[in-house]
Amino acid sequence: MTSVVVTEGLTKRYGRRPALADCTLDIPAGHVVGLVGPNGAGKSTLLQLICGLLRPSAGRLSVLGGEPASGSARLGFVAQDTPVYSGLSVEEHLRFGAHLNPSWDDQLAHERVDRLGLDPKQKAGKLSGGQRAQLALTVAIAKRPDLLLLDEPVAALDPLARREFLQGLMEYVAESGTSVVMSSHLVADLERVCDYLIVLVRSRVRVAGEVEELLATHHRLTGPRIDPEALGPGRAVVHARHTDVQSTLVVRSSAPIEDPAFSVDGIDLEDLVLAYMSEAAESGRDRVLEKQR
Ligand SMILES: Nc1ncnc2c1ncn2[C@@H]1O[C@H](COP(=O)(O)OP(=O)(O)OP(=O)(O)O)[C@@H](O)[C@H]1O
Repeated sequence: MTSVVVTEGLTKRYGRRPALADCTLDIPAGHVVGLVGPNGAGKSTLLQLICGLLRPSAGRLSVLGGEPASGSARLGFVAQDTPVYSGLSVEEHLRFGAHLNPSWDDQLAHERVDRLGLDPKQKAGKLSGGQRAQLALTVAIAKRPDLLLLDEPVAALDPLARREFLQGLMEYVAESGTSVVMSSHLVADLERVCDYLIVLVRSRVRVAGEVEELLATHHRLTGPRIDPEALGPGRAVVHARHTDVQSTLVVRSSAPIEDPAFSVDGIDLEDLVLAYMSEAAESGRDRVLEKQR
């Protein structure tokens, strides 16, 4: 199998409002995928469609080569706010997981709990946010899923807990080769762990691809003020900022840009994400202004 998730025109509407619109993706296996975008962009909606908790309104979706199936043993899902059963102890979570999942790896689960220093008798409701996130991750990975879906798993954690969580995740991925799709607003974290990126803005996929390839094909151009249209074919302007005399552009181009009028620099993942997000935010503002006129 070469793709873990394939979507074509995937759309989810609530009433007439799309939460996800015309989403076409082909996520190759063996990647840690970062899913980023502003609040309300459709990240949770996409993850819930993939794990079968939501049904599409239109379009096609294939997960691990078949129909998405909620509760599938091949999928591990940690929903936003890392839900655990507050009345159950750590040990009861593991027993519950073992009972529900035929592929449950009890040794892995207990080793992780030991290593994290979690007290097996402690009720989950009495754990800290970081410990709850780690318990939820432990339950998800002890299923030995082929695809792990994590919805903002580190949002509530302090920097140290975040690092520990991500380190634990990366160790597991290195050992198991599991594919991961993880949403987050923390681009610096994603930069450390992801090798594939999807940027969703206002329910649409703005860009998707391998991080290495995206970084190699996006450039920052700084030079005299220019109309972005004048850059010529094969150079897509993702974001443009102008002063009276100078333009700073983020441009996507697979061919190298050699233009003596501009200084051309590479960009990092955060710049790339922000370029796509601000382009969309600005066109949204323009539309609001147009409506107000
Ligand atoms: N059950 C629902 N009923 C109606 N609208 C919904 C429902 N769930 C989500 N939406 C809407 O769908 C859109 C996408 O929401 P979603 O939760 O997928 O965004 P998100 O990118 O995960 O946001 P965040 O970063 O804030 O978690 C939003 O406009 C949201 O208001």
